[in-house]
Amino acid sequence: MTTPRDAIYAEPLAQVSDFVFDERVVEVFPDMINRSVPGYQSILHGIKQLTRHYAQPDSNLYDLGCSLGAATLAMRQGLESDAPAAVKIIAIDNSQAMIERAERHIEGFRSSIPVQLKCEDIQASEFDSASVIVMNFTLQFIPPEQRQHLLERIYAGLKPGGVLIIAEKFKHPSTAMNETLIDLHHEFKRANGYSELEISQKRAAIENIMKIDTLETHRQRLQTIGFSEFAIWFQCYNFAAMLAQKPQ
Ligand SMILES: C[S@@+](CC[C@H](N)C(=O)[O-])C[C@H]1O[C@@H](n2cnc3c(N)ncnc32)[C@H](O)[C@@H]1O
Ligand SMILES: O=C(O)C(=O)C[C@]1(C(=O)O)C=C[C@H](O)C=C1
Repeated sequence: MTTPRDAIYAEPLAQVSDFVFDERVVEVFPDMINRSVPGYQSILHGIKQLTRHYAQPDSNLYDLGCSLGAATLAMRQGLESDAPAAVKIIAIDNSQAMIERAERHIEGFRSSIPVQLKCEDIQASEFDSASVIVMNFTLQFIPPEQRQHLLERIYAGLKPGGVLIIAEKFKHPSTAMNETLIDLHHEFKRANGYSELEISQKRAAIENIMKIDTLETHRQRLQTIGFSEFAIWFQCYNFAAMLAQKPQ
């Protein structure tokens, strides 16, 4: 999909307000996420592979915080050639602007696998008979103290052997290493055409609304909830993708 270039933080702002997924962001979102998240396309490819691997017959597959539906389309591609019977993808986002655009985007691709789009807060969503649940850079926007409860409800909605795929920006426990990873990420953004001003204003915009965890916090929380298997299957700088499985 070709989209306009992200220039939201290109001009100096008197005051940088908190980042919101509104119409302006929707307009440039594919460009923004591709130039901001190292390995975004590789992660989507991994989601396609893992969906093929873990989707079960008679189950629901969820894409939580679906934005324009990139992970939904990856999941559906993963199932295309040899889909288990009676699978459905449920894609949820609480940004009306995102859901409206996602609808048009997903309609543009033919498939026999049904996709249901819902505009709602995933903290109020019901999860039922799930074999694969994807949170591709979404958990980080849930207030930290509410993450455990949401993940417990996700766990309860998974079938035995079902999996949760979570991709996140993360914090390294060592201050020195954390700074190095952040520097490498900023270099990546510079190489993708973002200016120092854009990088610093975006950083200020997400500071209050995107509280990131360490990978160890993720692992421990998932284990406490009951997930019996855990793996980090992608990492680049301070971005990683994890897989957790409910016991069979
Ligand atoms: C970084 S984007 C996700 C990118 C997307 N998953 C992809 O693969 O392209 C985060 C998304 O989560 C959504 N979001 C944040 N908090 C949410 C919540 N409580 N309920 C539903 N969606 C939420 C935002 O509206 C935004 O579209
Ligand atoms: O731009 C950054 O530094 C980010 O952290 C990228 C990030 C994310 O990790 O989800 C933040 C907000 C969205 O614009 C998309 C990507």
